[in-house]
Amino acid sequence: HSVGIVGAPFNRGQPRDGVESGPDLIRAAGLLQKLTQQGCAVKDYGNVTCDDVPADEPFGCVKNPRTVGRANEQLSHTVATVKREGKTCVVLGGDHSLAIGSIHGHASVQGQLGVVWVDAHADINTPLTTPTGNIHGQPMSYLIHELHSKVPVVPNFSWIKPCVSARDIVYIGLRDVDLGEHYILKHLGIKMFSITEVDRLGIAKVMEETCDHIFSQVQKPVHLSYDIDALDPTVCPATGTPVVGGLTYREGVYITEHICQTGLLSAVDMVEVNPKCGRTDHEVKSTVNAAVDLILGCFGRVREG
Ligand SMILES: CN[C@](CCCC[B-](O)(O)O)(CCN1CCCCC1)C(=O)O
Ligand SMILES: [Mn+2]
Ligand SMILES: [Mn+2]
Repeated sequence: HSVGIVGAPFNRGQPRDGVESGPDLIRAAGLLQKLTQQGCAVKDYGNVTCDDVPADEPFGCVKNPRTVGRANEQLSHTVATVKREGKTCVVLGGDHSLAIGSIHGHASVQGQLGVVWVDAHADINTPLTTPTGNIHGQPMSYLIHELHSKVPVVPNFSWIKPCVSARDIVYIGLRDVDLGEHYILKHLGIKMFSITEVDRLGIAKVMEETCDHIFSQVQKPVHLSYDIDALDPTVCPATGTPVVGGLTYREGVYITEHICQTGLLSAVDMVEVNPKCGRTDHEVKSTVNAAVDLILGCFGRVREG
């Protein structure tokens, strides 16, 4: 595997300090060395700059729009560069608003994508449905063709062209979905496996059905957007919006092993690690180590050795 690492220390998509330390914490835990040890060719593209845009007043209830929009425009260019260099792109977050730039940049080079969104949340609120105004709960709404007419043009977001079709999306791990999001998911008929389905079917069947759905029409590059809060807070407590009853460590890793086996993984985001949300050093380490292990699973690490 040829891998490009991009740090996206974004924190303005949500209110909590600390998530901007995610990229360097994951690097410090030895991600690049471990990827190299398992046979990957790894290039580090450094961190995308994401300085605050001055006087970044809310747009309606959308918070920090200009800062988030500008940072994602930079990220989109960097991800596109990594893809043009023929590498699988790994974006380290930072909050989940980074998926706007990551998926946009990915699609700008690879065209039609399959998006697997692993998360306790759907992150599909529009600027008009969001209950908090936090953009990390909205990224998908800016990217989906079928929602284009429903999303107002937010300052510094006009560069974004919708690039994902509703039928090319699969959610895994949902357990905290807002009313407006649920309506959108149902109205667009987006495929989703909530934690209830994970329990009913088992993770192996979920992954089999995920791949059947995404590859039903045609094989396409896969964008895996992995929110660490998909895993249970007992495994990954150091995150900003924890929700009880999450995926086990084993289910989380199985997802990445299965996606790796398709041979179609083209980009992966690992987001929402926030060391300031861990009450002890052990809680931070547990969260960071899980994030590293999930990424290693994407690139061929198998637990049988
Ligand atoms: C569920 N949607 C939330 C959370 C988004 C989490 C973003 B992610 O990147 O971590 O997935 C709202 C959460 N609720 C909090 C409790 C009160 C009602 C809203 C939002 O703010 O849109
Ligand atoms: Mn989440
Ligand atoms: Mn998320």
